[in-house]
Amino acid sequence: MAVVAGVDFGTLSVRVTLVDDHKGPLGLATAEYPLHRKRENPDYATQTHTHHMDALSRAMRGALESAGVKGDDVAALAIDTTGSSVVMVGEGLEPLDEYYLWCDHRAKSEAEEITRLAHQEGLEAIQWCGGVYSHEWGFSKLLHWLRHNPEKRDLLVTALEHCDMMAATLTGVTDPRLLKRSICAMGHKWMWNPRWGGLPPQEFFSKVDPLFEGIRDKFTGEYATSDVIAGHLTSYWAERLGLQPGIPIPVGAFDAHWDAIGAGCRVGDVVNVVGTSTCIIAMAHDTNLIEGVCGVVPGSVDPELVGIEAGLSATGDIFEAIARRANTNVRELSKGLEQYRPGQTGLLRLTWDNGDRTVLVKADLGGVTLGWNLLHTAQDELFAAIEGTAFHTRIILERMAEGGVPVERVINAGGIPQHNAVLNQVYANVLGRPVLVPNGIPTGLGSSIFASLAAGSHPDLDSAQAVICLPFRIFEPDPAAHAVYEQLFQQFKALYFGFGGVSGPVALDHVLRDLKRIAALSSEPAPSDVAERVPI
Ligand SMILES: Nc1ncnc2c1ncn2[C@@H]1O[C@H](COP(=O)(O)OP(=O)(O)O)[C@@H](O)[C@H]1O
Ligand SMILES: O=C(CO)[C@@H](O)[C@@H](O)COP(=O)(O)O
Repeated sequence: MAVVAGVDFGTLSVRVTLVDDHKGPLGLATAEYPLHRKRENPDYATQTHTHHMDALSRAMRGALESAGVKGDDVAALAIDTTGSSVVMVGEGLEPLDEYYLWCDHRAKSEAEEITRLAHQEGLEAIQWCGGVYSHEWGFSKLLHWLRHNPEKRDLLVTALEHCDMMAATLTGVTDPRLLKRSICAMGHKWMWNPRWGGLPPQEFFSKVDPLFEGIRDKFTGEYATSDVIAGHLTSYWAERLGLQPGIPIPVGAFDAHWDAIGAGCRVGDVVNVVGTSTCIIAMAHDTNLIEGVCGVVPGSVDPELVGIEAGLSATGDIFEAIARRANTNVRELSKGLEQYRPGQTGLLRLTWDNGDRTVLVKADLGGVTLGWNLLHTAQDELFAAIEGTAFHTRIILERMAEGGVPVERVINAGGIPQHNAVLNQVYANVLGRPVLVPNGIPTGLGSSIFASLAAGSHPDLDSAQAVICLPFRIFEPDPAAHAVYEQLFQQFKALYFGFGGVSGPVALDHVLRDLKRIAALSSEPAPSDVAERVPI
């Protein structure tokens, strides 16, 4: 028996869960950190390394206290983070800048350039990431940084995903050759795959932009699955976290992937990790390429299986925006949602407020609500948005099934299904199948499971999952509600592909791009304002 610590870095906070690896959860604590946004640029989203490390120290100490466990008794520690959340580092792997968080969407044109050239050059990697290289992913962000930070370019030693930076920091790695890099992170977001010898060839990068000259050589280190130990906790960080030095830390991964493991995911399951955004995770023994699905990567979830990732670029973020515009919060606005019947609002909500991550993969799409009348309320819109995310999820699950991914059980994991039973019921009604929800907070259990493997307490994931995962509550579909949603879904699907520019006359992203261009022009200072500021 051992106590292990599972660390989960979400978008706004870090959660530390302490687990008895033969009995289950003992206690947890969270600590928040700021997300830097700019009102004048909604695409901007950054965070700082120091804030992450301070929050980790607070959360770890809080978890030890809440579990009544002594730091010396913690046998291993594992860390998952959001991604692509990327930090550019210099000498000694010191950050040169803030993290570009996963929801930083500044690198749209870089993503388009990479996608275009990848198709022109017949790069195999582009097929394995669904046909589009995303503005959320590593190389788009790195190129954006290189273009916008000429004074720091020469200092760049390498770029690191948040999970790899955490492992390097806590284990004292400062030499880029000794880095361990997560196959989950590098496979899903950086086009790394042993199939084509790791990263794409340097000639490809040089053609994207001469600023990428020599970039492949900067991605040194060992690329590994999370059953490999990244290193051992240094004395400095042991002191800061209140733990003993020398405990093992495995190679990290993305939050959603480990959340899926923590929710009990096995082959045949699809796990919707519903939080700020939604990540849809599945595993298979083997699979075909799946158009529009943003990653098929061997070893990215379970080291022995192929991991598949898809998702929605915003879910909770949209609910929060609807509540904020009505001067309230999501918890308050959700009170009474259980009275709503399927389609009752007359609104149909395309939840593209942060673009489309899967299956269209279009950054420039924006949210659409059809059917407004003069009496509609913010709560009506919230309900329609929940329905919209469920319809979008169904589109993705259908695409995954077409690609040969078995969809036998649907699990709703992540934070929101724990707070919003209406959402789980709407998902069951829209999908027309039972939705399983862990009976308790599953976030952080995945990282505890990987920590327990690092501590040597369990021989494999299955046996760790059997002890640590929670039982399920089941939301059964209501046939009458499903029949209504069947009709609405057909409308939603037609609009999704129509407005999305696949099958219809209006490519909404082109219209929205034009709106943004005009808005930017209108925000520029008027000539008279400029003249006032010019020294005479
Ligand atoms: N009662 C609720 N119903 C629906 N969404 C909620 C509710 N309470 C909070 N949220 C949303 O949950 C999101 C956070 O999700 P969570 O899973 O806890 O974190 P993360 O995605 O960062 O891991 C926020 O976007 C917030 O708006
Ligand atoms: O995209 C990924 C993982 O690939 C996530 O890290 C990202 O969507 C953020 O997840 P959360 O919604 O904060 O749980």
